[in-house]
Amino acid sequence: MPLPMSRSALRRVKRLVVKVGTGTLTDRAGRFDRDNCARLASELAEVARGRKVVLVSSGAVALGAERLGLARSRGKPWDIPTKQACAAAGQPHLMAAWGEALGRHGLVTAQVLLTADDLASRKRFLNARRTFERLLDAGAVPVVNENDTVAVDEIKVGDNDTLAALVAGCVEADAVAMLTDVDGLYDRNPAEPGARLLRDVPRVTAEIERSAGGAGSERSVGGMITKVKAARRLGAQGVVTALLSGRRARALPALLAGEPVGTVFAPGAHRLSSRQGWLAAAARGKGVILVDAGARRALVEQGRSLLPSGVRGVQGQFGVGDPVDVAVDPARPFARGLAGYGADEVRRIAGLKTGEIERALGYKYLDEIVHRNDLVVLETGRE
Ligand SMILES: Nc1ncnc2c1ncn2[C@@H]1O[C@H](COP(=O)(O)OP(=O)(O)O)[C@@H](O)[C@H]1O
Ligand SMILES: N[C@@H](CCC(=O)OP(=O)(O)O)C(=O)O
Repeated sequence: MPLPMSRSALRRVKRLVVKVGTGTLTDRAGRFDRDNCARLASELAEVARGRKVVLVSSGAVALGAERLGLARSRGKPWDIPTKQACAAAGQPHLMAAWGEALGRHGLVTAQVLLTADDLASRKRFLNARRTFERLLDAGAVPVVNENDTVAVDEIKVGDNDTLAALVAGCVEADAVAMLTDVDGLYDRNPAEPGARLLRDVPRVTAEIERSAGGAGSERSVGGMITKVKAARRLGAQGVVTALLSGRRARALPALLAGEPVGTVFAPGAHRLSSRQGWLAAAARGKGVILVDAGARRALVEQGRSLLPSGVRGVQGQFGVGDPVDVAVDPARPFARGLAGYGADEVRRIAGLKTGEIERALGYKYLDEIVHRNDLVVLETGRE
């Protein structure tokens, strides 16, 4: 039987993000699992031959808790300062562990700590991209984690599955492999009897999301649902995602050889440009441009630019070049783009024909309020 397209595509991957979860780096008692880290490092070194690899590694909080001698009493989650203190204590040891383990295979590691805020700013996103690029050119393995000690709710990504998806967009990876403590995605929580491993997921449906709703391990943050949501986002950007065991020997090399391990989420046919990928995943709209149903159809179904005639109003304040959301219902934006006009200008030209822009403003930059090349339809926009 021929391999599904997405599995055979894995053989051709040149840029790979590998995300390693807490459960893969700690044993049942929550202690750092040096042996598994060493085994994974040897497999990472193997797959890094002929490929650029970025590692997104969790484990700082667990490692820090171990070093600080903090045990979590069952059912009682740590407060945020405790978690942040654990991350601060654990992160250098996590880096040291990867540095030593990958160093044994001749690989140099480099620490990259990010928050959502860093990636939402176009300037900082591009800076991060240049740093990644330089590191990869030098043959190093960037090891990424969230900058937990400074990341309060408003600026944090929140879990490393989502962070891995953002990093994949930043480095323009072709694939993301998430290593976890189960063999892949099951049709229900694998702790339940009769759970079946799903090998290939052509599309992340609502049913798939429901099946991944159960909580992860006590020490993990995201659980299965953040992995599935990250896979859905990556698919919409044209990137393939695989979910596999971080404990089973040789699962990662086997995956990249196209063998039937783990779960593979098929990517959508359309690969977003790097700027569109940033708009879709990392950027946050500074305001909302409200449009009518006709404009929505033109943008979503016909791939057109946004013209003033379909605009009904504006929420918030933004300048030329800022990211803005586009919506019929402001609670559910369906597209995001870079504004061709500032918010006050859009208010004045809303509903006009392009030929009337100059009369209304006294000048005209462009016909479009958001040009097609600077616009991306969000996943929710396609429903
Ligand atoms: N449908 C499902 N398929 C697989 N695992 C699931 C599912 N629903 C819930 N889970 C749980 O998700 C866990 C993996 O997520 P998580 O603990 O966050 O791992 P990691 O630390 O690798 O990020 C599994 O150990 C399992 O208990
Ligand atoms: N940044 C945190 C991990 C966050 C996280 O998403 O953990 P996990 O669900 O185990 O991948 C840490 O290093 O402990």
